[in-house]
Amino acid sequence: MSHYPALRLRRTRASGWSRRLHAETVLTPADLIWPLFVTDGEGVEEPIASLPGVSRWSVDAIVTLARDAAALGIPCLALFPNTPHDRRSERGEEALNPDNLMCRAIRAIKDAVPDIGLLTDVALDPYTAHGHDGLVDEAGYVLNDATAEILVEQALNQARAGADIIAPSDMMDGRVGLIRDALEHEGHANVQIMAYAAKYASAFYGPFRDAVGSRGLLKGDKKTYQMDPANAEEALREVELDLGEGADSVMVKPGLPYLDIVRRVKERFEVPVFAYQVSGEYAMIEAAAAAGAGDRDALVLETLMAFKRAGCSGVLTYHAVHAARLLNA
Ligand SMILES: NCC(=O)CCC(=O)O
Ligand SMILES: [Mg+2]
Repeated sequence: MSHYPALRLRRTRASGWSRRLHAETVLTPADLIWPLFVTDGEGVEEPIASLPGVSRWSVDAIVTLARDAAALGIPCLALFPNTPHDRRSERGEEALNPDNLMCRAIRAIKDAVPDIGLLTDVALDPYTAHGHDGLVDEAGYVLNDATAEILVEQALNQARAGADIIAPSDMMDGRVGLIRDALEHEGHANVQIMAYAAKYASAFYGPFRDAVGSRGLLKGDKKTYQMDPANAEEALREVELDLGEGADSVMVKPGLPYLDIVRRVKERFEVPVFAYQVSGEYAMIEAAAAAGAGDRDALVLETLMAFKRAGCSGVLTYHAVHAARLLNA
């Protein structure tokens, strides 16, 4: 055998130009959705200790950030409100207020930066006094159908303010279909639904709960509505239902620990799949970098590329702006 080895896969890796030429996956700023936390007031920035580098911003500041994101080529923002505590209640009525933080932020951004997409979260947890995503009965059980009815109103409230993508993150059964019907009925035919179809009851959401001020409020856990991390077939059933009810795209959440789910959903349904690289994943990367365990920029880009390779159309990530800057450099 004079030609051992017959095939040298290292050949195409031997230079930068060749690695670029053979790359199977591309990551661009257009793959990124940037989650932002909105808080009351003007000129306000409140850093979030458990999410180093991420802050809550008042509406005026969010508009500036929206402009920056658009200039970097980020196509879409996801908005989350830090509702003042005196506006939280058992039933989360503030979610339906047309002048709540979310709606004010939507209108201000749409006014100033009409070309950026706005994805808005539908669930009651930033508005309830108990931190659950829906209405709770005496035994502490989160009620499905009664919650779904309110979520429909919440979605309409956001669509009227100008939301482009309604993203129900509550995991109630049947809510996608109800929201789709209501949107059609009210003339919001082009408002999309990105269903948090496979959202797991995860330990990676801690810093997010700090950011929206619900960590100290949450009673119990969310295991009766969010999925068991042990399950994958169930995720496919969740996705199938949400697609059947009219979801335009589906989300898997958290991200990196659930790339197997992303892959299976993509292969089975061939629809746009998104993943949420959640707050605990962000915090883990930041902690690793701060501890000298890895290069921050490289960790950020490698993890985001992994989502694309697994089959994601895009990723919700708190690193969106940082990643876009790196990708544009
Ligand atoms: N409905 C949105 C979230 O729960 C986000 C979770 C996170 O970033 O940890
Ligand atoms: Mg479901």
